[in-house]
Amino acid sequence: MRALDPWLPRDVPGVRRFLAAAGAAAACSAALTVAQAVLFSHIVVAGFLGGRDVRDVVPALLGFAGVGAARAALGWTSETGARTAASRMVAELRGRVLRRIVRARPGSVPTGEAVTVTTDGVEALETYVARFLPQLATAALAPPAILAWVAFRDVPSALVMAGTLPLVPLFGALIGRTTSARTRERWRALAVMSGHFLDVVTGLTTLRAHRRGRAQAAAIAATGDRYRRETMRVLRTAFLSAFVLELAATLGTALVAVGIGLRLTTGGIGLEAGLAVLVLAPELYGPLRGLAAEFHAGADGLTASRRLSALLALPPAVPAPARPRPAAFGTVRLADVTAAYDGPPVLTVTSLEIRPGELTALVGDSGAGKSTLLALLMRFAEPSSGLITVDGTDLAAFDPDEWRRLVAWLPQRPRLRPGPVLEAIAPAEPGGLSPVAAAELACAGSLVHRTVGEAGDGLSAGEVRRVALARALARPAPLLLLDEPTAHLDETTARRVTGALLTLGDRTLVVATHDPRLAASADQVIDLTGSRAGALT
Ligand SMILES: Nc1ncnc2c1ncn2[C@@H]1O[C@H](COP(=O)(O)OP(=O)(O)OP(=O)(O)O)[C@@H](O)[C@H]1O
Repeated sequence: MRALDPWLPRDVPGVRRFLAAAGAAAACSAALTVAQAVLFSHIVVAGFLGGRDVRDVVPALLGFAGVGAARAALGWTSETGARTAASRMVAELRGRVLRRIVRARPGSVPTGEAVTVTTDGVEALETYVARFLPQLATAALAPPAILAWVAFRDVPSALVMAGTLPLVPLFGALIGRTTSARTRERWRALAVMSGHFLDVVTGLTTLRAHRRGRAQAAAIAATGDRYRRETMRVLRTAFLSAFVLELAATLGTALVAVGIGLRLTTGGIGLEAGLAVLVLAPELYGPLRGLAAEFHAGADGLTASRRLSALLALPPAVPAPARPRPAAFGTVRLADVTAAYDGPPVLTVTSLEIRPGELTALVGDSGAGKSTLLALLMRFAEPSSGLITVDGTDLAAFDPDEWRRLVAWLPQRPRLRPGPVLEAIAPAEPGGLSPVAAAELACAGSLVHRTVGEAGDGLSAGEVRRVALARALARPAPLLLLDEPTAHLDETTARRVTGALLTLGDRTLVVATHDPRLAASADQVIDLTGSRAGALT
């Protein structure tokens, strides 16, 4: 297992500084540990065994207390500093990942993956940064510093230490190879479980309506059980590794102690030096044992960091160029445009002109590419080839978010913000229709006192659509892209909605529809049937 993912110091601001601070704290802590051992052995040998006057060892006693206080203060400062820095870093990272997910092509990140990575994954990374990385710095710096001092005072003990010390990281690395595979499996099981659970909760109303709710219980139990088994496997490895590493460290300390004991009886080493080395022996293995204790926090954090970096590397659905939106809304032209989703083109449009103030109806068989064309105009995706222009300027030259300020969208499967219907309709920006007027236009006037539940609960599919249409109409956008505005509506309501759309003479409408009456009212009708095979419009 690699201890540090290179993208972390490279791409996350503050990690380098954090590592440098952790390294400096570890070096100070090692120096203080050696000083404390030296003072301790001096006090014991001179004050108690040497029979000197207590006053002679007062300076050493004061020094010992001072070093102890300094170690405690350093430990406290490092820990609180690490926690604060880690939570700040991770909060920034969570924001970046969320922004990247939002900018990615819709549907390109599985929901379960997005949820687990931005919740549990980010928390695992916080533990990794706050606990594992400082421990890693201590384990890298403290043992060599202690070993160097021991070599200076007692070469045989230093040789025993140098021989046994690598056993701890060696065993750790061997166990780590198994651990990282197991941890990856555990995360995969968690993502599957989250995604499945979310799907079931979202579709609970439908499942209950068809009396299939209970059938899902077994499926949830199975995914939950898989996650439980993976977690238990990881825990088993964790306990085993802690045991093996403790054993290696204890054996090392025992060998040093036996060597010093034998040489003390033959006079091969002085009591003060022997005692200092003996006190330092557990301190030598301590940082590596501490690292082993944090090993699983490390493995979890590394897996999370890999997944986070994969999400951060997601290409945005459309790159964001510097140019803002067009100064005024004009004619939109499509020339030789094709669109594809990770495969062959699903839409080909040779030539299409969307003129200001007109109603353009997109018709055609199911799957013909109507929603795809609206997605291109929304800039949720870029054309695979060809050009879309606004008054002669390439649409790709404009900032997608700025462009979307000019566009109101009724999606094929609208989602409403839970809460009062009026709030769901109210546009975020000023200048549009009042929510009540927009609701009246969309034949949703009778719904304005109703409340939307989670996932549109409390409203029928047709009511959700009318409220979502009102939301689109309320926005002060000159271009309206409406995906099946009359779907799920009875004939009378559909006719009233069509009539209302025809009164929006100052706005440009592009409507994907299967409703012949709505299509008949349009200024131009574009039939996309066969456009997948390249039958050009
Ligand atoms: N996210 C996606 N990933 C892969 N293929 C997709 C995706 N969305 C749509 N498609 C495919 O692209 C083609 C065009 O789909 P689109 O939704 O644009 O059709 P449509 O004309 O709006 O259909 P409908 O009238 O049924 O709503 C279809 O073959 C569809 O399977």
